[in-house]
Amino acid sequence: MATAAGPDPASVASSQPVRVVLRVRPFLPSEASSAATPCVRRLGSHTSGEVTVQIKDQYTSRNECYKLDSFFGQETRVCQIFDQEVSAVIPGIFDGTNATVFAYGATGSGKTYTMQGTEDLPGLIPLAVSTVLALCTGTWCSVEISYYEVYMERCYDLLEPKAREIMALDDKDGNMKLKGLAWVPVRSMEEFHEIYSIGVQRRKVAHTGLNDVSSRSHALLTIRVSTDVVKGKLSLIDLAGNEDNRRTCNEGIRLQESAKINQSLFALSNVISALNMKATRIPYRESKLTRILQDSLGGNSHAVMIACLNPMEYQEAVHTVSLAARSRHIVNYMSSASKQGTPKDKVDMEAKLRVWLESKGKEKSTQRMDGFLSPNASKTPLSMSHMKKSASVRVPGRVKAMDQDGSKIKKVLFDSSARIPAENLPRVGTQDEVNTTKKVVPPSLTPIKDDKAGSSLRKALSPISSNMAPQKHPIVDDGNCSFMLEPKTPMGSYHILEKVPGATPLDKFNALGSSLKESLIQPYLDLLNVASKEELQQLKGIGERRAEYILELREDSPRPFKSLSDLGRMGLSSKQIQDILRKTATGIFK
Ligand SMILES: Nc1ncnc2c1ncn2[C@@H]1O[C@H](COP(=O)(O)OP(=O)(O)OP(=O)(O)O)[C@@H](O)[C@H]1O
Repeated sequence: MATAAGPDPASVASSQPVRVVLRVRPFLPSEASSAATPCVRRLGSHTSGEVTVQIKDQYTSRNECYKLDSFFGQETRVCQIFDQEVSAVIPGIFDGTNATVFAYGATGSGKTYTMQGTEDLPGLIPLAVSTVLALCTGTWCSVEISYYEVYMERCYDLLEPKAREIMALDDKDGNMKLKGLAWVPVRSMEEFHEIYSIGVQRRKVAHTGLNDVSSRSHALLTIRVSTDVVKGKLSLIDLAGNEDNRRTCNEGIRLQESAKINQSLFALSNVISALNMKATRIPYRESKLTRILQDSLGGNSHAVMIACLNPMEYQEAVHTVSLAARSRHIVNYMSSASKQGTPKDKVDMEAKLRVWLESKGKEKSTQRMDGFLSPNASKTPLSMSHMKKSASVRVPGRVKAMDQDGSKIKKVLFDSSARIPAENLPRVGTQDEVNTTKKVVPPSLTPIKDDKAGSSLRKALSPISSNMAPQKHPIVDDGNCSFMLEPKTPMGSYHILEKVPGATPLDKFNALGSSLKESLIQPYLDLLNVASKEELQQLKGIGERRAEYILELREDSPRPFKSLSDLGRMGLSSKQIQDILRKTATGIFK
């Protein structure tokens, strides 16, 4: 079937505070020729209604599994997502329960396509408006909409001429109110299209290295239902894309926008994570976006996050899904010996560092960090072949509208009759068939392909694993996905070779060198995990800023450095890490 057999729509509204569902967009014509397979697929579903998805890098052996609420493959139509995930929350707004649906993901992953849609295939926004209008027919309820954007932490009303700035002020209950925001009555889909398409044209979009019409703001369309008093509201949000500036080549204003976008998305993911973990304190106040959404996220409200993925981008997909679902149980398929941190640790640290560095204008360090971490660092992915320097031109008033080939910009006009009930649509098979094949290779024997950043480090610093005797790893089978527990720290190769009959004295001496390196690395990592700021500053290559950052990391996790690769997340290149260790080792022999 095309999608995960989704949950009963009626159960959607009653599940956890924020449902997290995944949507993978199809390959674009420019990507299709690469004969690539999507980096994400559904592995299976659980009795809880959740699904397990696997994200896999086609260039390396890296792959990871996550549990989410639902999965929509490449062939899924927006109306199927609407029927399964959104329609169930709409009746609640007539009873005063607020709801939020937002599209989250990297730039170019299909967020606007999902929320706004096209002339022929309306997105979730027009589908929701038409459903609300239909439910109002024959009642005393009236419908109004507001449409505004949050750009660089400021709000602009898209239904007012020139997208006038509106002030966000706290009311007496501590909720944020947008003073002067226009609420426009809507009685028919014709009226809606007219109003909405004008607002869409006012939204800030620009050309970036990865998307010709990249949204530079979070756009919030809110549908409010009232009788004599306001009942409830549904916010439909097309978030700006999470951006990896190594790939976008953003500069100047684009880079500043990108830093703000990434900061506010990180704040949003913190709120979602806290809500789903039932934390006592929800960090709404970390960004304008989360403050505005405070009355529609958490409490009695229903929320659905649609994490959108580009099927070509493994690293981006891991980043999006980890942030979207980090409060959820994450299963980790450890197929590579090089893999040390859990995806959650890794992505939390990476995202945190990126936000921190960008807020301090340390973009170069962030790029270095990306280069070190990304499996793509050692190759030019096909999707980057069209990458070009940003023209750094702001295109105000350009309509962000999409066609299937994504090459043209056209005006969005919606057809009010376009809604076809999902049950009348052909259910097309996706490429994400259930695959429960359990092929498990011990980490020490797993071939590591093409992962140059990782492999050069491994060669230089930890060749021990290649000498390891194969270990039996416990395999946990949840019925859908086999995964292994963390690989154990290998025993020193010197001790192993001691017992190997044919090992020459030279083999043993070389192995001793490896063991010495190993015995230096662990204490060094331990030191980073416990040293004071002053002590950290005395270490070669750390400095004041990194010392501060290490202390911040330790507030979140008592032992943030478990392996050498964790140092890469501090913006150190593999060469810098080797230099630091070389200097540290030289110091011992002085
Ligand atoms: N389901 C889909 N079917 C066909 N084309 C799609 C689909 N989803 C996205 N696309 C195409 O992919 C391209 C990028 O999509 P879109 O502009 O929606 O991304 P985005 O996530 O909103 O990006 P940004 O954050 O930069 O605004 C567009 O050309 C769009 O037409």
